[in-house]
Amino acid sequence: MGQRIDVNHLNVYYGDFLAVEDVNIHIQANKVTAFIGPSGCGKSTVLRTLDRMHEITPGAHVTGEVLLEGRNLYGDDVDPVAVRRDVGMVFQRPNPFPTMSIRENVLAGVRLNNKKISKSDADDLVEWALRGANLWNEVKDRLDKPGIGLSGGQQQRLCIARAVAVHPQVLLMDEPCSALDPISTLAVEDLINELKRDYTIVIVTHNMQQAARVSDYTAFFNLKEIGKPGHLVEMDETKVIFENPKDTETERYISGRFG
Ligand SMILES: Nc1ncnc2c1ncn2[C@@H]1O[C@H](COP(=O)(O)OP(=O)(O)OP(=O)(O)O)[C@@H](O)[C@H]1O
Repeated sequence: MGQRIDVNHLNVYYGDFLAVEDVNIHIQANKVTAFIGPSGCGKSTVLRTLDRMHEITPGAHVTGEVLLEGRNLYGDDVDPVAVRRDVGMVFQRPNPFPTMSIRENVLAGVRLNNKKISKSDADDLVEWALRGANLWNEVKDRLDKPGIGLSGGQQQRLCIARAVAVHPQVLLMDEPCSALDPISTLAVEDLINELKRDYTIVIVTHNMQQAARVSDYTAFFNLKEIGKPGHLVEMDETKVIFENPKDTETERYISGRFG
C-alpha cells in the first residue's frame, strides 16, 4: 500500500539561496499528485526533498518537516539511504545502467541494498516487476540483452520496473515522459494509473494535459518574481484546479497566460 506524505513549513535551500519557501502540502496515499508551475518555481526541488535526494547537492538543505505516514524523514535517527529505498524515483531521461542486461537492471536496486536473493526468487521478482511496469510481454524473451537496447519508452518502463522492484511505498516521477514519443507517453501514463493501486505517486510535469489526464490532485507552484523563492499557490483536486481554481494566479497559468 502507498503511504501518505505531509509536508509542513518546508523551506528548501541551495547554500544560502532559499529556492522554495514555506511549503505545506498533504499528499494522499494511493493517489497521483501532479506538481505544475512555470520553470524555476521549484517543482523538482520540492520533489527531491521527498526522498532526501535534495541533500546530495553540496550545501543543499531544508528546514521544516516531511512526514511519511507520520514519520519525519528529516529526523535525527533517519538514514537517508533507507528513505530512498522506501521512496522510489523515476527521472526525466530513462537511465538504465548501460552495461547491464534488462534482468540485471530490474535487480540493480535490490543488489545495491545488499539483499541476498536466490536465483528463483530473482526470476520471480524480475517477472513481477516487469509485469507491473507493463513491459514483461515485450522483453520476456530477451531478458539477458542490454537494457539500453530498448526503445526510449521501454527504457522508461524498465526504470519504473527497477524502482518498483525494491517495493517502495511512494514513487516520485520527475517529468517521466518528457523524453518520450506520444505513444510511449500514453503507455507510461496508463501505467501510472495502474501503479497508484499500490503506490502513492507524485509527478512533476510541464504538460498540463498530462497533469489533467493522470493526476487526482494538482499542486500549482509559482514565483512571486524572478530571483524570489518559489511557493505553493494552491493544491486541490485536479478537476477543481483546471476548472475552478480559487487563485487568480492559478487561473492565469492554466489558461496559458504565462509560464
Ligand atoms: N543544484 C542547484 N544549485 C543551485 N540552485 C539550484 C539548483 N537546482 C535548482 N536550483 C534553483 O532552484 C530553483 C528551483 O529550481 P527547480 O529546478 O526546482 O525548478 P522547476 O520548477 O523544477 O523548474 P523546471 O520546470 O525548469 O525544471 C531555481 O531558482 C533554480 O535555479
